[in-house]
Amino acid sequence: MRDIEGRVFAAGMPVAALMEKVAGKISQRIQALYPLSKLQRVGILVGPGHNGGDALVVARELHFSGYQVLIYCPFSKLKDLTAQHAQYTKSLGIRFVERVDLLCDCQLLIDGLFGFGLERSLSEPITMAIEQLNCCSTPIISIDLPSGLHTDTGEVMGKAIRASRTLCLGLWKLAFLQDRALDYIGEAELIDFDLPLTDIEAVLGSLPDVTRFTTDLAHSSLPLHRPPVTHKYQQGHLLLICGSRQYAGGAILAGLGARGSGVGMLSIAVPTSLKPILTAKLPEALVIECPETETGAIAHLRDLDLAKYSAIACGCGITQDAITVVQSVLAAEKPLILDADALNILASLGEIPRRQSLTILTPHAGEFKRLFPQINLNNRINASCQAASESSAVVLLKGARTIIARPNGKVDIIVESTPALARGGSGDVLTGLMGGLIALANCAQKPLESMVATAAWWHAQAAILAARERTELGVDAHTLTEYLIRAILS
Ligand SMILES: NC(=O)C1=CN([C@@H]2O[C@H](COP(=O)(O)OP(=O)(O)OC[C@H]3O[C@@H](n4cnc5c(N)ncnc54)[C@H](O)[C@@H]3O)[C@@H](O)[C@H]2O)[C@@H](O)CC1
Ligand SMILES: Nc1ncnc2c1ncn2[C@@H]1O[C@H](COP(=O)(O)OP(=O)(O)O)[C@@H](O)[C@H]1O
Ligand SMILES: [K+]
Repeated sequence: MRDIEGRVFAAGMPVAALMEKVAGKISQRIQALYPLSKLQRVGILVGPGHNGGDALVVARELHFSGYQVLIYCPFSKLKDLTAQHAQYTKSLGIRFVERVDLLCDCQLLIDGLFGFGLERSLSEPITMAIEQLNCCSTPIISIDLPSGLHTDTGEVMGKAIRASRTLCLGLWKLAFLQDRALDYIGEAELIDFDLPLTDIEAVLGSLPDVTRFTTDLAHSSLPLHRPPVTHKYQQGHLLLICGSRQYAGGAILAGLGARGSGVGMLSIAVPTSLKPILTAKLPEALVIECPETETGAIAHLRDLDLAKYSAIACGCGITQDAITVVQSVLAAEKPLILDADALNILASLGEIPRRQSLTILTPHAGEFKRLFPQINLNNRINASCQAASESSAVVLLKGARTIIARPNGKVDIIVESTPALARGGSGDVLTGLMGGLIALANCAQKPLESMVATAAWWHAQAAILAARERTELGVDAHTLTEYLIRAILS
């Protein structure tokens, strides 16, 4: 953003004019959200840099619109432009208060302490002030970024404002895509201020490495239309390898996820004792019974010809005793998704073998740490990239903002999801769904890697729709599978 802004300024746009334009838009948005008829007293937190400058312009605009504005600015040294705005707001008679507690009876707070210029951890007295404000029940709107958050990693630098809404300026900062920042950001909204595309592309390239995965992107890759003349084996054949005597449910949920994908043929390899229940729950699937270990895991895959499948998805509920199975699928030359215990087995093998075909690893944070103990998960986006590059696999790191990193450095982030998914079994549904989509795409000779994000997007959209109709408590994994098709109809 600094480089893009630098190009705009070098081309002749005055800094003060850009601030005026941006802050004008912020103040309009605030007045639309909180019209004077709803509230009058607004407290504004002003920092030393241009984030503080934005806040002072907002203060002036709200003052002229009739709001009662109070300003808290605990800094003696301000950047020049910010200092000029401070001088002018004072000259208008807008009140500056020395004590932060005087803002507690405001009906709205605007946070303009720090934006992307935060360089080091915050210290007293700012941290105390932030703590006090976070404890008031007053809604807080942060300008650009909640003050105290690192703009890229989303890390809390000492203390950070807990905003109810954040108006991000110009382009999404990476912090908005990091799980640990989400509690601080509240509702996220982008305020566009006409940064020229040529300047954005000159800095980021025409296809930035990191992309927010959108509905349009998903719809362009979903296999929604079939040729009129086709048959089941031309619509993908997925082999799911899942379940154990201990964990039968994971196998059923993965199977139902695969059903939702529309895949032409579904084969499910399970330990012998699971065959009756799988057949009852998924009558359309070919259930392959495999010999069991003493503990009830799949002992081996018999004489299965793995070459006949379009994709293999392995891991849901297999337990750590299914080592032989994981070794067999790693050797198969087919697109392979490894999830859950297959990932734990892979971690215990010590190294991730290079494969000719696509490998997709779908860890949550715990599995990620076991698989890649050397990678620091502090910055989830960088960590996923590093993992993909080291393993030559597509790495899908699960979470509130699921990250999909490819070995070539491209990253997709699923920005819309719901905590309704934080529930046992929802990952199994994702594995089945993704397996089905990869099988379909492989059969149709379509790009495979983009299907990973498509599956994660679809999974999240189904959960959002289910949560809207049934509340966040009503989205058990089985119900989730029933919303898959509905989510792409709406
Ligand atoms: N993105 C854009 O193109 C635009 C950005 N603007 C605003 O400008 C902001 C960035 O402005 P700045 O670069 O001035 O940065 P900030 O306003 O975020 O803060 C930087 C200032 O804080 C000081 N500082 C940094 N860390 C500190 C700490 N831990 N304790 C105390 N002081 C600390 C620095 O010395 C500097 O004076 C954006 O976030 C946005 O609000 C807008 O004014 C105009 C357009
Ligand atoms: N807070 C959250 N917000 C959005 N999605 C979430 C959240 N927590 C978990 N999820 C999603 O739910 C799924 C959980 O998968 P996983 O941890 O493998 O569960 P399980 O093994 O029980 O099926 C993942 O797709 C993950 O991204
Ligand atoms: K801020």
